[in-house]
Amino acid sequence: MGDFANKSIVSNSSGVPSSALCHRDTTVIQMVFPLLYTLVFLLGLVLNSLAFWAFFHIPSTSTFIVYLKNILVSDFIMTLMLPLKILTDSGLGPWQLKAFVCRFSAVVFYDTMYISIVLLGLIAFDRFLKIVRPFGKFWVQNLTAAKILAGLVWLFFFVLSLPNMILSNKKATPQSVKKCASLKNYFGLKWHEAVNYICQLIFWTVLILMLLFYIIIAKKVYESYIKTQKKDKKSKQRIKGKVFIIFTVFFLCFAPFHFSRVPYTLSQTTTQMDCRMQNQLFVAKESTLWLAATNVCMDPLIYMFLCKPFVEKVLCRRVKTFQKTVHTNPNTELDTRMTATES
Ligand SMILES: Nc1ncnc2c1ncn2[C@@H]1O[C@H](COP(=O)(O)OP(=O)(O)O)[C@@H](O)[C@H]1O
Repeated sequence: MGDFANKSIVSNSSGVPSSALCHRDTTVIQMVFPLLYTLVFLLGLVLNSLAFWAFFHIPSTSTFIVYLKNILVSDFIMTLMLPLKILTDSGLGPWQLKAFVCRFSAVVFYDTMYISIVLLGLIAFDRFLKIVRPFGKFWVQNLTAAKILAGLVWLFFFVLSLPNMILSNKKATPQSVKKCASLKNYFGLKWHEAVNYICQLIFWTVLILMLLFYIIIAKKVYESYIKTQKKDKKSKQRIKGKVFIIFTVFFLCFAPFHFSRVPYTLSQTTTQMDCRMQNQLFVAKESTLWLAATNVCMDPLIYMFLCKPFVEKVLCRRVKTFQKTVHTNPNTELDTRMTATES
């Protein structure tokens, strides 16, 4: 890349920082990611359709199921946004479609991502309360409260991201649509930056709280085994695995994206950054964003492992066998509180 291209050119007449003269190198993105996203789209569509069918038959009898249903809707919307990204990244769609992606579908994609993140956090909190206060009813353990809370999460992210759509109002050209930031006016870029920092804060807060909740849950589970003096190693392993499945999925899918997002957002908004570095940060952001998108395939695994009514619906068999084992020993009882058979 030439010297000229390697220098990020910054100010324009309105004083808006821009990297307009740094050519965005989309070779890798164009070749690899459409295929990877197609894979996620197809798998996500199949798994989430199956989950939709199953949850359609499951009444919302617990706060856990309420949150899972909301995650399902959020994942489904995210899955539906993927074909637009595939078409524009591969260059198969017209350039005008990229403007639509920047202004609308990418924003919805991010919205659903953070809605899922917060709802997964609420699930962890819900399980935590079930373990530490099995008999006490805290207001958030109430079914209506859970529905309202989930609704507020949707509303919050919708309001937060609306300006990202509205303020992307600069004239779109085949060149400018390559970077969504160049469609934004001064306030649009500032809002975009602020939203990204708010979302970073939300993610890391949820991650730390989740870790705390699960450490306490694991401690409780362990204490329960010590108390009952049962040396059933296999079962112990199973419960420990269950406790950490949400956290593991959460960390693997979302942490890499949040590490790469900060420097990338800086590259979109700051005044000086080497052009090659800008392109490397873009590739890093796109790769980790793909990882975040794989969450739409991971969440159905959570339903499988943790939501018994879901497994019962999908597999239909072994229900009776399972029901017989529940409540026969205190460990299974604790396990039950972590999953979702009760209201
Ligand atoms: N966390 C977020 N919440 C809502 N909208 C976002 C978020 N992050 C980015 N966006 C919006 O999504 C669109 C695409 O952003 P981005 O991925 O940063 O652009 P690019 O595709 O050029 O890398 C932009 O309109 C941006 O403002």
